[in-house]
Amino acid sequence: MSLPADQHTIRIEQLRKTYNAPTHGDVHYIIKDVDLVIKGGEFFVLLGPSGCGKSTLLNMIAGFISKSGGQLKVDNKEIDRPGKDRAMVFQQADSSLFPWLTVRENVEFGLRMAKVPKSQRRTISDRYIELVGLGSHEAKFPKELSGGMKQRVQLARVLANDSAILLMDEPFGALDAMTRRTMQKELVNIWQETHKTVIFVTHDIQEALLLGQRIGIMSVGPSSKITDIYDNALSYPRNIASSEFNILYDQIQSHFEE
Ligand SMILES: Nc1ncnc2c1ncn2[C@@H]1O[C@H](COP(=O)(O)OP(=O)(O)OP(=O)(O)O)[C@@H](O)[C@H]1O
Repeated sequence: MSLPADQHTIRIEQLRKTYNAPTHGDVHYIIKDVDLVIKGGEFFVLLGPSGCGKSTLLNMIAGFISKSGGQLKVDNKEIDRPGKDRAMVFQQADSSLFPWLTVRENVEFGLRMAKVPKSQRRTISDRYIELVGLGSHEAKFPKELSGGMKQRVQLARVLANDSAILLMDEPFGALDAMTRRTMQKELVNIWQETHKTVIFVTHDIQEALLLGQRIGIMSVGPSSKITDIYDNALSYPRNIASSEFNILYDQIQSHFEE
């Protein structure tokens, strides 16, 4: 399945976010003049050092943070609030999942709020609980799950809500290395199966290269912007030992060495 041309395209032009500095009333730009177009169905990675403004940009796309200037559009409509077309997967699943609800109830929560009939909710949650590999854990509560399993629940929930755009803010940052690797592979499989647009924030070059079709490099803040975009046409699943992977790795690494 492929999306009609331009569907769910995100267009960002001259985007700015400022906070007033506590002294002198000086304007302090967190991000300044960000230009970016992300096509529907694309897997885009935002890569940059800690504090450069990746989460700020992602939260602006989510509609959680207002812009200070420029344009930010999805499907040619200006983003000024959260919308059903966009869903966030957070690094800390604990603050996003309801502890008093089971895996299935968490996954079905948005559907229940949208008054989707019970039998239909069941069919949808079955599909996504299975897709994220939680088939035998659907009756468990979040406290009974590992970190990786909780991230799977978050993923299943946003997939069940059928948002076209998944915004992922270092979702695997708190996981151990082995679980992280498994989740990266599973995310690629899910993206390939569901054709969602994914914007994935990380400061890990290897993770960026394992996942993204394009990787946008954000400069050190303040006044951070996207300085370079790398195309990564390597086929999935990507091999971290391949020379092509390592050539790209070195190119990207050189941005952060000065
Ligand atoms: N409400 C706020 N008021 C003032 N400054 C803020 C506010 N929120 C964020 N900032 C500043 O904006 C900058 C960018 O923060 P942001 O969390 O977007 O960076 P990041 O690249 O996601 O960092 P990390 O990788 O460490 O999560 C930081 O310098 C931060 O201190």
